Amino acid sequence: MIDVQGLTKIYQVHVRKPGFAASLRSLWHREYREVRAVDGIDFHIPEGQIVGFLGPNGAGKTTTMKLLTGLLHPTAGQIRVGGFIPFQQQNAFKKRVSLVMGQKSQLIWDIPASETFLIHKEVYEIAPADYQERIDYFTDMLNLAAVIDKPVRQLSLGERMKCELVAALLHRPDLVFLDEPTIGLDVNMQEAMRRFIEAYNRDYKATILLTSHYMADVSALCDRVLVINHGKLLYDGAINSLIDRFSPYKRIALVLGDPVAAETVQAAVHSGGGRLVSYAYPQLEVEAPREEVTGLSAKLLTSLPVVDLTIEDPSLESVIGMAYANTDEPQPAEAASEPKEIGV
Ligand SMILES: Nc1ncnc2c1ncn2[C@@H]1O[C@H](COP(=O)(O)OP(=O)(O)OP(=O)(O)O)[C@@H](O)[C@H]1O
Repeated sequence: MIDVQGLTKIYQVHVRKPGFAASLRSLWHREYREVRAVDGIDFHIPEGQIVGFLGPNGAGKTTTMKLLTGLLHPTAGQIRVGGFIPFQQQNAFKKRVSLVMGQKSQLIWDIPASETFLIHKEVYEIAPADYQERIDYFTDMLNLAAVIDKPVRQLSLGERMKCELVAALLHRPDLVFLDEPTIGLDVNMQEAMRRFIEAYNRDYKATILLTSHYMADVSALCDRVLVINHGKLLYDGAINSLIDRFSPYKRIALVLGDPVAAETVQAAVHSGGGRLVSYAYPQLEVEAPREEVTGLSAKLLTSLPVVDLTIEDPSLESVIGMAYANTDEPQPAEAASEPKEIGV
C-alpha cells in the first residue's frame, strides 16, 4: 500500500552571516547549505497496518509524512502510496489520503466545526446521505454531539482535536498520516483518541502511519515501528524486538521482609552478576543483563529475605532514548529482513 525506496529530501537553507556588511553582500551572493532531512529510506507498509513512526525532534518524520502525502517533492527516490505518486497530486489520490498535524488546525476559528465539515462535503463531493452517515459515525464515536455546533474558538484542546480528526477523515481516506494527533491532550482524551484511531483502522481498513511522542499511543496502537534519526531509518520491526535490541538489561524490583546490611545486599547482587541500582529498606532495585536475570533472581531469593520480586523490562521511553543515543552518529543503512535493525 505504501512503498518507499531510497527516499531522500534535501532542503537548501540560506546561510545568514552576522553583520551589516555580510547582509549587504548576501543581496548579491546568497550562500546555501544542505539539510538532508530524509536520507535514503526504504520501507513497505501493507494495507490496513498501523505503523508507529518514531524519532527525536528534527529526525525527519514530518518531512517524510509531507513527502508521502504529496506536499513535498522528493529530491531522490521513489514513493508509491495506494498506487499513486503523491507529488502528482491526482484528484483520485487526494480523495484517499489525509494528513493530520496535531500542531496545525484546518478548522475555521470563528465558525462551528459543523460548518467546516459542510465545506469539506462540497470540496470532496460527498453525497448527502453518505455525509449524514459519516457525521453520525464520528459524533457517536467521538462523543461530539454537544460540540460541533459551538464556534471552534470556544472548544477545549481535546474537543478541537477530535473535530480536526473529523474534518480530516470526513472524505473517508484509507491512507492516513497522523503527525502527533494527541499532543497536549490529557490522558483520558489521549485514550479516547486512541480508541477512535483503532476503530477507524478496523472499520475502514485504513493504512495508518502515526508519529507520537507519547509511547502509550505507540504501544497501544502499533505492533510495528519505524525509527528514524538524522533522516536515516534505524529500525523497522516489532516493538518487542526494539526493546530486546536496544535494551540488553532488565530490572528486578524486590521487597525485603527484614532489614539486611547494605554490604550483604551488594555482595549478593554482585555475585549473581547484577548491579545494585538502589536500596532503601524494604525496597531493592537491581539491574542485570537479560541472560543473567533468571540465575540472579534465584540467587537473591535464596540469599536475602525476599517477600516480593518482579522482573521488568525498561519503559519504552527509556528504550527509545537508548536507541537515539546509540545512533547519534548516523551509520549507513543496510538491506534488512523482518524485524530489521539498520546501521546500529
Ligand atoms: N522547510 C524547511 N526548510 C529547511 N529545513 C527544514 C524544513 N523543514 C524541516 N527542515 C529541517 O529538516 C530536518 C527534519 O525536520 P522534520 O520537521 O522533518 O523533523 P521531525 O522528525 O518531524 O521533528 P519534530 O519531531 O521536531 O517535528 C530538521 O533538521 C529541520 O530543521
